[in-house]
Amino acid sequence: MQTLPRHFFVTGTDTGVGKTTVSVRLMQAFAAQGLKVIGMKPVASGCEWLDGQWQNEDVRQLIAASNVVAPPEWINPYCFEPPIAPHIAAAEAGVDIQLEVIEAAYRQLATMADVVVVEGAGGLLVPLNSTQTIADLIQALALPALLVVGMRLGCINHALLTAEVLAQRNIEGCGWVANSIDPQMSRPDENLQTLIACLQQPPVLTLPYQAARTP
Ligand SMILES: Nc1ncnc2c1ncn2[C@@H]1O[C@H](COP(=O)(O)OP(=O)(O)OP(=O)(O)O)[C@@H](O)[C@H]1O
Ligand SMILES: C[C@H](N)[C@H](N)CCCCCC(=O)O
Ligand SMILES: [Mg+2]
Repeated sequence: MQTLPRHFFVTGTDTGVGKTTVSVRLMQAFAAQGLKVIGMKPVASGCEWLDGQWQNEDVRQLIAASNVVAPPEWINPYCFEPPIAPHIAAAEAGVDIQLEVIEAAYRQLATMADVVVVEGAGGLLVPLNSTQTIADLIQALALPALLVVGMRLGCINHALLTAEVLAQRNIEGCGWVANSIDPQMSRPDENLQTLIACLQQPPVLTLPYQAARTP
């Protein structure tokens, strides 16, 4: 916690590894310190029609963990109905996801809060349009990246691939989180130690598996 910067981007080893869960947890911790906190989900895919409007579960959770109220179009500039890769959802909707639009929204949020937590979509190289990815978005926002590692078989490779791309692009890392998403994972401690050795740092946060969180 104390090692984290005030504004940062939460990426992950994959979709479904706990980016929202970790973002919410960190936002709650910052809010408990008396800081003004807001969450942002620039691109969401997977929305439901509820209470007369399209709603995304990640956006709902991030808003619930925020203690600053902001226009929905700043918190979530792009939202698509099907829970699929964002560039495909955008193309189907006839929308061109523009990093400039997201950047302008982020700049507004950054003036309103002490802490802005920006959650990606899927992993680091998920495309947003025909030429740009989540990694390009992180660079456009000039934010440090927090890597959520969903602790399951395969995560070592995914974590190291992600760390390598972050380094290649000179994206500043602000640590990683070990999120235990698989209670059946074999050799969890050995996997954790391998990640610590390969990423050359301990996790800033280790989240145990919470049975109540599974859908
Ligand atoms: N530590 C945990 N223990 C138990 N369940 C967890 C844990 N972390 C996440 N989950 C569950 O795993 C699922 C995926 O988590 P989450 O939505 O946070 O992932 P994500 O990386 O944000 O996914 P997306 O790519 O869709 O944004 C959710 O049902 C969540 O409640
Ligand atoms: C719908 C899902 N929950 C995420 N929001 C989007 C995940 C995109 C993953 C694309 C991919 O890596 O193949
Ligand atoms: Mg999420």
